Amino acid sequence: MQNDIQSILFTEEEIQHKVNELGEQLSRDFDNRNPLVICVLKGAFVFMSDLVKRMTIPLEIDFMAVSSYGQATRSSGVVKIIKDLDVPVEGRDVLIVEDIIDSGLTLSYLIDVLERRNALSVSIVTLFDKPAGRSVELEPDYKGFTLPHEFVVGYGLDYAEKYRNLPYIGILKREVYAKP
Ligand SMILES: O=P(O)(O)OC[C@H]1O[C@H](OP(=O)(O)OP(=O)(O)O)[C@H](O)[C@@H]1O
Ligand code: HPA
Ligand SMILES: [Mg+2]
Repeated sequence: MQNDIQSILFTEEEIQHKVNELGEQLSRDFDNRNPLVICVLKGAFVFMSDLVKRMTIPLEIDFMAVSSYGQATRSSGVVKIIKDLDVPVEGRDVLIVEDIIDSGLTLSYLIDVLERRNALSVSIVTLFDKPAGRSVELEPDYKGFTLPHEFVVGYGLDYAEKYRNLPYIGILKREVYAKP
């Protein structure tokens, strides 16, 4: 698995340090709001589990599964809800936890869905941001790291469902996904 990685962008230690900082900031900003913290499956599951452990305030969690990449390195442009939330968001302060914002299509779709369900507020925290990939305008409220315009894997992020269990994030070698 490691042999398929061209270079490591952020190490396990760097990621943990950043997650701690984000957890502290979110704990301050969401104090007394009992936020509904939503994990966008599958990619965000690693970040979500590390982040909520660093949040020291009362909160609730829920999960939503969406997918638009499938076996590709470019978004299909069609965001599919595979699993919806279990609880209503009406009147709730919602915090969406994402692993990466690339084209922005997944989140712009989700924000629209949650606003139409009358959430009181919708905030976004993403660990990784790839602004050069955007096809719609979208800025996260909180972010960890900015990434170059490369396809990356690890710390929850996959290529064709592989590499999610790498503890760091790295650039995937092109030969792994480029057709000869
Ligand atoms: O900004 P975008 O271009 O929409 O890309 C970001 C989304 O793409 C990935 O999910 P994916 O559809 O691959 O599903 P997965 O989380 O199950 O891997 C990632 O986890 C984000 O949710
Ligand atoms: N890697 C893995 N999944 C992704 C990426 C990426 O660079 N961008 C959007 N989904
Ligand atoms: Mg994916």
